[in-house]
Amino acid sequence: MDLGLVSKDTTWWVFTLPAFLGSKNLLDAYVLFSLFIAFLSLALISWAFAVGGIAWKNGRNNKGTVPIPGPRGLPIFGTLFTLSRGLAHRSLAAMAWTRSNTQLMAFSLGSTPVVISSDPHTAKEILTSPNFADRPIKQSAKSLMFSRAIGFAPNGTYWRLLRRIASSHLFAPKRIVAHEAGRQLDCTIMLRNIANEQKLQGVVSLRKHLQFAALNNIMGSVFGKRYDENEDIDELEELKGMVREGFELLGAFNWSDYLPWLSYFYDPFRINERCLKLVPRVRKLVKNIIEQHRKQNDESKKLSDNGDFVDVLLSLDGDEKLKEDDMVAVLWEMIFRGTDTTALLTEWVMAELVLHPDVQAKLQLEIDGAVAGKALTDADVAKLPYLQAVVKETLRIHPPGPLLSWARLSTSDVQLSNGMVVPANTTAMVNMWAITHDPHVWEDPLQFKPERFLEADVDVRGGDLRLAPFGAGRRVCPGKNLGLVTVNLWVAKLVQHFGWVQDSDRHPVDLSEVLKLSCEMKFPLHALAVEREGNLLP
Ligand code: HEM
Repeated sequence: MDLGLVSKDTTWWVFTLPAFLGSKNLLDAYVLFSLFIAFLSLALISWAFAVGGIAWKNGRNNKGTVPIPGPRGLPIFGTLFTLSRGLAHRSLAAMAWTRSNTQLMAFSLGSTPVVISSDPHTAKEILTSPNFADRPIKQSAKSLMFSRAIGFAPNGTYWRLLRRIASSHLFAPKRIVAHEAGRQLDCTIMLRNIANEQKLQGVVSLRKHLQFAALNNIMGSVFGKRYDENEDIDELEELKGMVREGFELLGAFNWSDYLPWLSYFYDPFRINERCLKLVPRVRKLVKNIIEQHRKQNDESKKLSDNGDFVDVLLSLDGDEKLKEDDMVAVLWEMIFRGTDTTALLTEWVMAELVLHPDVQAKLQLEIDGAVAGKALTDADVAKLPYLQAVVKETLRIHPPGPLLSWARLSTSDVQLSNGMVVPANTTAMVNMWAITHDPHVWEDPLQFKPERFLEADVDVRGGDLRLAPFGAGRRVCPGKNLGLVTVNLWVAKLVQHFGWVQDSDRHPVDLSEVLKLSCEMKFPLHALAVEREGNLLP
């Protein structure tokens, strides 16, 4: 029996749709408009799902003979969620490996087109090309004056001037040598504090000692000022607070950097407001220090290699002379770049040494053989190949900037040797972590084996892209020599004076990572520091 519940007339929608839309005829303008909107939405959705995501619309990734492959991501957001939380270097490496997109992968961060290389050859082409010498600037960096400092100043006359000042004055080899006394002093204080903590607590939490030594060391080099933990309590707290706040603001993932319209109603970390509060505090502190240097007007200090960075900047003349606000930006950036990188790299080295007692013993043998209980100097350290190998292996397994900290920006269309073309105004990243963990590049990449660097030496200062933790090319880290000399000396002295033993029951070593401005140990390292006979503390 036919109950008439099912319409046999397949054209029913021709009448119901116009009725539903309030029209009598499908050809009504209103219906046509609705269909047009539906069509547009469909087009928008398919555009949103283009290869590489929304920011790669109109075949932007098809300019070369070989298109740049990449994940489609979500409409509007692209791959933002992958980068905004967790360990972005690992997620991006997994994505590149599973899709076989290691040479270059295109993706979208909101409306920003991004390419990422997880391969030494393309990485070298990107980092060393003059067409990638710019950086995309984050809102917080701009608000915190960093667009006038070396790291974010756009490629041009001003940035080239800053790089020249950095290489011929601030980080000149003779100045690094002249600052050895400061490195030794900060290390001596650290060793004594460690011995005290071991006596009082029965275990040492190393991070705070390293952070204090690194902060004091960079304050000494930059401002010629060192703090006493017991006497300068308030001043030190204010400084630490400012550095902490700056790190948080620069390290925070700001959605508005990629979705600018969001800034009108969504700023969960109150980034703008906090930057506006921090800048006057920084200006006041740095300007006071500059003023003190001006008053002292110590000509001999300005001309000697022992002078601090303020002395150097004040002594510049003619074309090289900087305005006071630019000096504040340059000096403050040094505090940021120099503090956490040295401390957290040393902590990673020490964690690996605690986990590998055989490596630690071999290192102690090398040091004892070279200096036999005497005070170690930079010159001694430079002659310890196994120490260099241990630090390099740590840089390989735990690069402090796994995505090389801050990205690059293409200033014109760039043709790569593999046939791909990166269009102008594309953010370019290098996943150094993916390269240093790639089994096609490194044998047994997950194993901590410093010996690999004794068999074949590798230049970690930007010459070999299989391991370039300081970046490469024109924007390579200008502080790389200072950073390496400090970490090498401190690690050598830490293992010369103490045997570092795992506190297995209370604080087993955990190598989990957390990615902030740099990638650091999620759980601070705790270990037993056993004083070594015949190596009295300085
Ligand atoms: C273990 C220590 C360090 C590591 C791993 C490190 C790593 C890096 C990396 C990966 C870059 C980006 C390079 C590129 O884009 O190719 C960079 C840039 C930079 N670093 Fe370092 N760094 C360290 C220590 C330092 C120190 C001690 C200072 C200064 C006191 C410093 C100052 C800078 C500056 C100013 C830039 C920006 C350069 C530019 O854009 O022209 N770094 N660093």
